[in-house]
Amino acid sequence: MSDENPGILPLPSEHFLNLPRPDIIIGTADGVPDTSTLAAHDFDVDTRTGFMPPQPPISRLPPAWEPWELVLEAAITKKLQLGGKPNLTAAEAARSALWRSSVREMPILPIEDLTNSELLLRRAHHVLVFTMHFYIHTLSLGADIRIPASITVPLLEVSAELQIPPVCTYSDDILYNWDLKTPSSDDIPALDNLRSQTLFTGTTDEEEFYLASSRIELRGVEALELMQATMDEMFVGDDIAIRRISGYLHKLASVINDLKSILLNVRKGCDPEFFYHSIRPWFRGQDSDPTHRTWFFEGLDEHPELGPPTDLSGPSAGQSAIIHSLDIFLGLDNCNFTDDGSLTTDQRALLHKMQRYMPRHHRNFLRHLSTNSRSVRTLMRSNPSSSSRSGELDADLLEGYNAAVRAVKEFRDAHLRIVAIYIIGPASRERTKRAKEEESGRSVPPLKGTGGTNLMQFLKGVRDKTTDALIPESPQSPS
Ligand code: HEM
Repeated sequence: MSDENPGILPLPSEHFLNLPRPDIIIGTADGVPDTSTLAAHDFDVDTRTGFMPPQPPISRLPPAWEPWELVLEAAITKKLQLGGKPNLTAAEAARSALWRSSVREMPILPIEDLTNSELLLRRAHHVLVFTMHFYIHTLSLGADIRIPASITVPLLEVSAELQIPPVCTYSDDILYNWDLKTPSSDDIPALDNLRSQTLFTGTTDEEEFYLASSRIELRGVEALELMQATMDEMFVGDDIAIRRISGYLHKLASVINDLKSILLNVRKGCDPEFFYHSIRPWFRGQDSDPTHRTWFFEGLDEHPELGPPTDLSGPSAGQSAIIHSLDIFLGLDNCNFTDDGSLTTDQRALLHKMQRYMPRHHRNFLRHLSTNSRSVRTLMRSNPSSSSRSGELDADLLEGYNAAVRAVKEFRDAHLRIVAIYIIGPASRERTKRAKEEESGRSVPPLKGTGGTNLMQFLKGVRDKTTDALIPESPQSPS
């Protein structure tokens, strides 16, 4: 099936995303090449929009899947509320219950005719996971979580095709959830001409939260270009190439500074208390459920081939491939250049886990980038300045590299500030309030991120390892 929706620019029929793909089972093992695209070099990274698609994602499935679109639309127009909202009215609870019965009554729609189009599969995943999160998070906190087969069966099938988990991911709320505010013929969407397609709360706070990441993705395209240019020059490797690479690294530092500013600007449009209490709970995955409930996927008895899902963390911008690319390119991902490191195996495993939630082509891009035998960090080791007799590193190259690493470290400092403002602050105020109300001295469990991590310890660990990657300006080689 082609993408026939009116107003949507179809991809050329020979584009790799429109080519039929062989059947794929979920969870290709690490290291196994992905044969699902016929052009192995194509990682679905666009020269203009990077990890975002060059055209706005489609906003409606063809009529055969209209029942899915209608239940999602109803959840939005009825302004369904979180089941755990304080002072939820009886009318609000009843409205949610009625909507949930309509989801239960939906037939299990076949997905076969979606499988030839990557774009339709993405939209299907987007619609089904938003509906599933509406379903789960409108339940009261004491209720069992039993997700009806009308959602689970097609969602597991679509997720298996896309090789991503059956839960809301960064790609659902950022990469494939945007549109242009005003139509434009520009090749690259302007950062201030973006809007989101689907929102849980219908608020600009939620939209601005998503758009901060979208803007980072778009501004990050220049970083991808600079990485590419550096790797090209690394093949040449002569003095001129080294001078050019130094320049690219300095420029990269300034692009990363822009990413930091965009991140900090999220404060202009998204209120932290509202984010913490009214937006973030919609994202919760199974592992950040406040009452530790298991998500039960109904209908799998009749579909043993689907198997119960295991990856059910909520969406996180940690699933953005742009920051992972910077880490890999600068050699920060290995994090094995000091022995006394603060990043534990578990923490590193968490960063890798986030890659399982990325679109598979982006995951493959990162894998490809990390198998590049000549990383920019090894270049530091092999490039004494041509005028140096003592084997000193080329000063400008070293400065450029350190500037880029420092910029990533400063991005992470800013990110820690944001997490403090948006999560730690509101959470601690909530605890104080609760403690006062309950006059209870009970110990409180550690704060967890959307993706279920012991938050600050994890984020500080990653930031500190970035700092460790700075190369001293003395004549000693980096390890
Ligand atoms: C209000 C805005 C934001 C908040 C509250 C926030 C919160 C968090 C949290 C809680 C984590 C821990 C992982 C988890 O359990 O989910 C995390 C990780 C991460 N976030 Fe954010 N985030 C925000 C914006 C962003 C943006 C815009 C980006 C970049 C696109 C970003 C990039 C990352 C990365 C790369 C990680 C993994 C840890 C690391 O590599 O340092 N975050 N974030």
